[in-house]
Amino acid sequence: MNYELFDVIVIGSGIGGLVTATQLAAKGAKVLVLERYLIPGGSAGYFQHQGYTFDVGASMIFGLGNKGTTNLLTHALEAVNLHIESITDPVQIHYHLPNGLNLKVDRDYEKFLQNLIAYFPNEEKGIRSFYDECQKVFNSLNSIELLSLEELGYVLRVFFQHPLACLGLAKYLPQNAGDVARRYIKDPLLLKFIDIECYCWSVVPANMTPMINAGMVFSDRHYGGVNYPKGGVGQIAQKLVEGLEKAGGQIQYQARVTKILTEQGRAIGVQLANGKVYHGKRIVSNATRWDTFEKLLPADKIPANEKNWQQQYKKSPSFLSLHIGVKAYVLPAVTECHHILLEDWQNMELARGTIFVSIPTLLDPDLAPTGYHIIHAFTPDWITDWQGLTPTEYAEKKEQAAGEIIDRLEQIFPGLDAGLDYMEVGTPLTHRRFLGRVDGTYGPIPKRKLWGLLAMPFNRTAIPNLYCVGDSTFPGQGLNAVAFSGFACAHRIAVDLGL
Ligand SMILES: NC(=O)c1ccc[n+]([C@@H]2O[C@H](COP(=O)([O-])OP(=O)(O)OC[C@H]3O[C@@H](n4cnc5c(N)ncnc54)[C@H](O)[C@@H]3O)[C@@H](O)[C@H]2O)c1
Ligand SMILES: CC(C)=CCC/C(C)=C/C=C/C(C)=C/C=C/C(C)=C/C=C/C=C(C)/C=C/C=C(C)/C=C/C=C(\C)CCC=C(C)C
Repeated sequence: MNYELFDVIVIGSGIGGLVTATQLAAKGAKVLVLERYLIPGGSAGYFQHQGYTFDVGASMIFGLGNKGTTNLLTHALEAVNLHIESITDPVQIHYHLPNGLNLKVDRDYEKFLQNLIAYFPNEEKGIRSFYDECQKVFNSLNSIELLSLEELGYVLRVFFQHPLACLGLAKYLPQNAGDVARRYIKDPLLLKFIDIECYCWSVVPANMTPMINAGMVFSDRHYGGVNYPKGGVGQIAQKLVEGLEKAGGQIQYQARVTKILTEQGRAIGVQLANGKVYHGKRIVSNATRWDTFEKLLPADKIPANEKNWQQQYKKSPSFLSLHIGVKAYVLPAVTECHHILLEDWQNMELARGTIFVSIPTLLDPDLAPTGYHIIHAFTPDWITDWQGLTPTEYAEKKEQAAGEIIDRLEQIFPGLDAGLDYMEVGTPLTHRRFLGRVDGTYGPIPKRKLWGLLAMPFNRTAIPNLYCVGDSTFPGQGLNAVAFSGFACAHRIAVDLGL
């Protein structure tokens, strides 16, 4: 062989890809990460303009806590001897909902329950039973080491160490949060609230949201908490890259993979847009499954199990994102970092129905010039609405859509329009362009009600030596979720390579 052979080549430096890469580099593997963009992080990237540091995606970060086993971002950094300073958020979300439901999810569990019970006193028992059951899922997860469920040795080991936790998890794997909620709760308005509690991170209502994931989100926010990385979300990826390089791994930017190379049906390497070829014993794709199997591999040879997966999952919408700089006086004296705004329950799942807001400068003022704040407002939106326009039509549509969002946000931040200092509008096309995600999608969502997480694929694929990692693998969207997928992927590969 007269070419350099890597143990592992990772396509993409999203958090899933970087956790896989750092884990393997720390175990001594020779790792190469190839990233098409200028910086690492993907949806957890950042960009800077006029003194503002904007997070590309969500600013609500789970997994940076300092206890237990589920704080996977902390564990991933520790594995390469790094740590991130973070700022604890006292309130996960401030909801502004129809029917006058104006409610804060306090970090303190009992305080949150009291806030909710104040609106639904007759449902106190149901509320406690539902959220307590979520805690059971979380406690099981948080008591075991989290590695690859595709590795029998690990599964047997955790089962013998923690049989009750494993049986508990096995019981919840096929369940959805909406079904559990309906066992305890009857009030239709309260069930709508449970729907938006799920929708705002899973992009589907409770009856389609896996119970394992609901257990994680609804409990970890009161345990490890939501913690904002000092310097912005982009710090997480940058630190992981620092750790990767210290551990002997390599990363290349502006290195767009256009082809996964195969020989006798096995993945053996990749080819870049500039024609360069790299060979690896194992190839990991952090691109979405659709991009992996329809663009990087021949679309006419898509494996049967991928076709089957596509029958069960579809692409979630992308987002319309407003990255705004505002004068500090716009924010009322007591303002929380994260908000959800919905005026009509009928619109919850519609494009531009639910508005998500994050104001990360409330936690880290250094992200904006003195006297200013960042407001990142985003709302689900479909790429189809933005295609086929002339450049003028596209610019006008952006301006109009942004104007509508700002008008609606005036309900929470009166004077927002007048206090604008800076604004950039990203559309689903922007997400597709910068993140390389098909249709700019946020990730896969069930086409219809499925059995919890059972149909979500793990890391191995039908193509020997090719693995997937990130939000189109178990357990789905979310930084902490893709960090899990990275740990699992690296563990499976380490066993396969005999590391
Ligand atoms: N991810 C990052 O790191 C990063 C960096 C800088 C900016 N941004 C985001 O990018 C946004 C602005 O970026 P931009 O202005 O370069 O991109 P944009 O949003 O204007 O355009 C994105 C895509 O739309 C296409 N497009 C433009 N006009 C079109 C039309 N008429 N029909 C069809 N497609 C059309 C472009 O070719 C491009 O692929 C910002 O608001 C910010 O959110 C992200
Ligand atoms: C042996 C036997 C019998 C058995 C076995 C069983 C077992 C062991 C099992 C296991 C399992 C596991 C491990 C699992 C795991 C899981 C996990 C880790 C999960 C995770 C999850 C997470 C999540 C879901 C998260 C998410 C988050 C998100 C998405 C977020 C988002 C956010 C956003 C969008 C923003 C919002 C905003 C505002 C509001 C402003």
